[in-house]
Amino acid sequence: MPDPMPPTATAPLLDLDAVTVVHPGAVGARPTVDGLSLQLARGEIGCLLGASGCGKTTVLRAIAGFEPLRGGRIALDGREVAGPGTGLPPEARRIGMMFQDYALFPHLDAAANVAFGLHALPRAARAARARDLLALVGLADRGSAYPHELSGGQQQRVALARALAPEPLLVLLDEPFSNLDVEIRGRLAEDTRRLLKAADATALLVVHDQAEAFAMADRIGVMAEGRILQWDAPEALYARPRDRRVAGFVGQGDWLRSETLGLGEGADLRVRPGQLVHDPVGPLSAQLVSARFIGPEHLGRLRFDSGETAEIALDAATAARIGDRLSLRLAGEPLRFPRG
Ligand SMILES: Nc1ncnc2c1ncn2[C@@H]1O[C@H](COP(=O)(O)OP(=O)(O)OP(=O)(O)O)[C@@H](O)[C@H]1O
Repeated sequence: MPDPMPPTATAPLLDLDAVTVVHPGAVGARPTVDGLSLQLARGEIGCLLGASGCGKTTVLRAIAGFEPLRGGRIALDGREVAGPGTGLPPEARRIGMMFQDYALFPHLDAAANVAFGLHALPRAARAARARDLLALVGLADRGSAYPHELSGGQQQRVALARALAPEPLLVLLDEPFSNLDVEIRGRLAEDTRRLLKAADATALLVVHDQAEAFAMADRIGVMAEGRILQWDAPEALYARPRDRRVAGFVGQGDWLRSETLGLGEGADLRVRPGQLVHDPVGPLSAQLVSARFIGPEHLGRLRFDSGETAEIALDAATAARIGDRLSLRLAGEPLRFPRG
């Protein structure tokens, strides 16, 4: 007897295939987004990371339906929503958006802001859904507060609740933390991840800050010049960057020649913080040229005989002075790239 429910391959919730966007006025008409592909599974949180102007926001706008495609296609939940010269209007795509400035309506209280996109529901159901979403974001008791009566972090959570309220297929968040104080951004990134996961949402966001991307995302796309250099889990990006551009962009570190560290010839090495260790019987040596206290330890800068420099963490047990020559060893293998 045939299986009544044959297994089906689960299509990605979001599928960008060779998406190209050209802004007519742009210098030399170079594409702002240049053949970019990425896939996001249902329930995943993806994050685009890259230098200012590399096209991150334009990718979100194209997905939302605000930028026509010159080439490629975008599918959402197995359905094509945009192709070259064609596209569903933004309101038909079932996408929730949260902008940098939150765009809350100042004359509506928090509950009415959250309920705003729920026209299709009867009045009581709208109010109930707004209450549920405010409770989800930890603002159950602030429904009657107006945006100006809320802190920046609370406004951010109301905006997130509003984006999630209509049960969109996908939520797009553009720089969700950029208006907030540095001290609360890290915590809010973790909270936002927890809330998106609690709501079973699939989300794609743009952030500037690597730490926020690492705290939020299941997958990160490192972008440059309208392309994705690598689309991968945060741990994989850090441990196995595809090329030297990704290695230089993700995480801290110094570049040293393989010859300098006695690790063969013809390669450039990316040495992560903590990989150079002071060791009185270590095989390497370099001069300590500066140091600053970062609490709980000092961060020193070493100069090798080649003239190259690298950072070293110096704990309290290392009684080194500026100008001293330190013996060193390497802890772990640095990333290695053939010198081009
Ligand atoms: N409507 C437009 N017309 C012409 N050029 C545009 C338009 N929108 C964006 N651009 C250009 O496209 C490039 C990418 O812009 P985009 O806002 O997508 O970058 P981004 O990576 O999000 O930057 P940031 O991190 O600074 O927000 C920029 O050089 C920008 O000037």
